Amino acid sequence: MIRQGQKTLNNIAKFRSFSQLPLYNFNVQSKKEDLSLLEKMDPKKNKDLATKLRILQYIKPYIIPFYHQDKEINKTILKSYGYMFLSKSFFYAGPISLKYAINYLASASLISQAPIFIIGYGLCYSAYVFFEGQRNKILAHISQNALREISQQTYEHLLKLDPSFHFGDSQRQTIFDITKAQKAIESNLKSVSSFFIPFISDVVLSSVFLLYHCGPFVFLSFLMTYGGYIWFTFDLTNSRRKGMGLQKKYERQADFTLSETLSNYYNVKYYSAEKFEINRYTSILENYKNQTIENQRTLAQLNSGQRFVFSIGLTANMIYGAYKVQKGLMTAGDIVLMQSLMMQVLQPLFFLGVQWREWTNSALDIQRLFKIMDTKPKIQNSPNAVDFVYNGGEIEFQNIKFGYSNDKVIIENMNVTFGKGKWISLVGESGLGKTTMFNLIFRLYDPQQGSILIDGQDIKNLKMESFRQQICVVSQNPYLFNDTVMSNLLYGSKNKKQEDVIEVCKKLNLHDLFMSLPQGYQTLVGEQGNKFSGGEKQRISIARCLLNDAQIILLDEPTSSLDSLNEDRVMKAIESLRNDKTIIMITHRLHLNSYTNEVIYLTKDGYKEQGKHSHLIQEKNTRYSKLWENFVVLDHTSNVKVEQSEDDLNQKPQKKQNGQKEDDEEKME
Ligand SMILES: Nc1ncnc2c1ncn2[C@@H]1O[C@H](COP(=O)(O)OP(=O)(O)OP(=O)(O)O)[C@@H](O)[C@H]1O
Repeated sequence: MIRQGQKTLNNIAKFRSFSQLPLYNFNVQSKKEDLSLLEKMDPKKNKDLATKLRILQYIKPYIIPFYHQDKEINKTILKSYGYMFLSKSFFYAGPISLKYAINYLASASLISQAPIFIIGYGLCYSAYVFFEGQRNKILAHISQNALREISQQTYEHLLKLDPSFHFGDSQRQTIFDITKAQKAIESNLKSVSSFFIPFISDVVLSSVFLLYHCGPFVFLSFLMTYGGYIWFTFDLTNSRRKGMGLQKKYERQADFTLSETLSNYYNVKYYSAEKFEINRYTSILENYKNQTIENQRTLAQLNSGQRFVFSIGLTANMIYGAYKVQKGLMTAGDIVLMQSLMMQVLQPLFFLGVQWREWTNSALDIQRLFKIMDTKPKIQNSPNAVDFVYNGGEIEFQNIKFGYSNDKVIIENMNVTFGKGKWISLVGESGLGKTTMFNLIFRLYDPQQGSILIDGQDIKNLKMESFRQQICVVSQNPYLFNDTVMSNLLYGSKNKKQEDVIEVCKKLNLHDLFMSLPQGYQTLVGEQGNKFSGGEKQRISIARCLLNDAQIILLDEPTSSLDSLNEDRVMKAIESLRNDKTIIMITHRLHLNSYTNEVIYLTKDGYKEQGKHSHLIQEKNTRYSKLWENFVVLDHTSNVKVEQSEDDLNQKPQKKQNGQKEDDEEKME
C-alpha cells in the first residue's frame, strides 16, 4: 500500500498528465465530520495536548461502538468489549478462587474441598487466556481496517493537493513522514484498545475487590502506590521527550539520506562521492547512536524508579496484612488475594511507561501528518462550477499575469490564442514561461490576473475534472509507472483495443522494440521507466497521449531526446493520429515547426509573432526569422535542416495544411 502511494506520488510529476487519477474510486468509510472536527482544532495553542486529542478523535470510530458508519465495524467493536468482559471476569475469579483454596487448605474440616477451588483457579486462568486471545484477534481486524481507511484518506488528500505542496518540500520526506504517521496511528489505536482500556478497567476492578476483600487501608495504600507510580512514570517520560524527539530526528535524517543517495546512485558514482556520502551517513548514524544510548540510560532510570515505588507499596500492604492475620482479622487467603490482585495489575503497570512513551513519540510523528491534512488545496472547483463543453479546443490567454510567488512575475499582460483544431508550436527562450503556460491551461495554478478560456469558457468557472479530461500532457521529463509497458501505454485509456496500441506503437517505432523484449508488451518498465532510454521513454509517453481520448494535447519538448530519424517519425505519427485535436507543442528545435500549422513566438519583453513557419522565416525583418537563421547556422543538425528546410518550408507545411483554411492569418505584433 505504501509502495503504491510512493509510486503514485512520484508520478504526479510536474503536472498531472492524465486527468484519470480520480478514476480510483475511493470509498472512505470514516465519518467525514471526524476530519472536519480534527481540522477545527488548533494544535498551536497546546500542541502536545491538542495533538493527542486529535489522535483520539482520529481513532474514536474504532474504539467506541456505534461511532463508525460501517455497521460491521461497530459490531466487531462491540464483540471486542464482550470478550473483554468475559476475560476480565475470569481474570478476577481466578485469585478469588485461589483465596478460598488457601483458606480451605488451612482449615482441617474444609481441606477436602480445596482441590475444587484449585481446579477452579486453573479453569479461570485458561478461560481468561482463551477470551483474551479471541479479543486480540478482533482487535487486529479493527486496527487493520483503521489503517486502511486512514491511509486511504491521506492518499486521497495528497492527490488533491497542489504541485506547490508536492514540489515545495522533498517528496521522499513527505512519504517517510506519512508512512511513519500511519504506523504511529495504528500503534496508538492498538495501545488504546489493547492496553489503556483494559488497564483502566483493571485499576477500577482491583480497587473494588481490594476494598471489599482487604479493607480500606489496603485499598488506600493500593491507590497511593498506583498514583505515585503513574505520577513518576508520566513525569519522567515527559522529561525524556526532548531526547526522544532528537532520536526521531536523527532517524529521519538517516532514512532520508539513505534514500536520497540511492536514488542519486549515478550522480554519486559520476562525482566519485562515495566517501563523502559514507561520511555524511556515518555522522548521522553516530548522532543517532549517541542519542539512543542516552535515551536507554534515562529509560533504565525510569524502570528502576517505577519498581522502587511499587515495591514500597507492596511491602507496606504485606506488613499490614501480616499484622491483621496475626490479630485474626484477615486470613492467609486474603493475603494471597491481595498479593495476586496487586501483581495482576503490576504487569500492565510496568508497560505504562512504554505505552505512554509510544504515545508521546507517535504524537511527534503524527503531528507531521496533521500538518499535511491541514494543508488545503489552493485550486478547487468553485461552488458554481459547471461542466466543460468541448467545441473544437480553442485556448485563449486573456491579459494573463502570473508568478509562482508574489515577488517574481513570470508572465505579464499575455494575450495569446491557440486556434481550435490546430497544431501550434510555442517558441521562446528558456525560462520565458512556456511550461508555466501549460500549467495554467491545466489549472495547476491560477493566474494573479486575467482569464484562460477554453472554447470561450473561463476555466475558473469549470469543474476541473471536466476540462482536464480533455487535456493530455507530455511533459519534458517523461514519467512512467513501474508497471508493464502495456499498463503505461493504456494509463487513462482503458477502453483502447490492442490493435490501437500496436498501430500507435508501430508509427512511433516502438512496436519492434517491445516485441524484442522477453515479455513483449507485458515487460516491466523498471523504476521511473529506467529500463528504457530517454528517447524511448519520450516516445512511450507520446504514444500514451495519442491513445488518450483527450482533444487537446500539450507537448513540452516532446522530442528533445530523439535522434532526427525518430523525431521525424514521431512528428509524422502525431500528424496522422491527431484527428483535428488541438496540439500545442513547445520546442526549441525550430525545424519541427515545419510540421505544425502555426508558430507562436514569444519573447520576455512581451513581443509576439504568430504565423506559419514558412512565412515567418521568409519575412526577413521578423525576430523569428533571425532566430531561424541562427538555428540553421548553429545547430549541429543544420545540414539536415538546410536540406529539409526546402521541403519543410515549401512543401510540408502546405501538405500538412490540407483541410485547413488557406487563408490562415499571419499575425505579427
Ligand atoms: N514550481 C515553480 N516554482 C517557482 N518557480 C518556478 C516553478 N516552475 C518554474 N519556475 C520558474 O518560472 C520561470 C519559467 O519557467 P518555465 O519552466 O515555465 O520556463 P520555460 O519557458 O518552459 O523554460 P524552458 O524552455 O527552459 O523549459 C523560470 O524562471 C523558472 O525558474
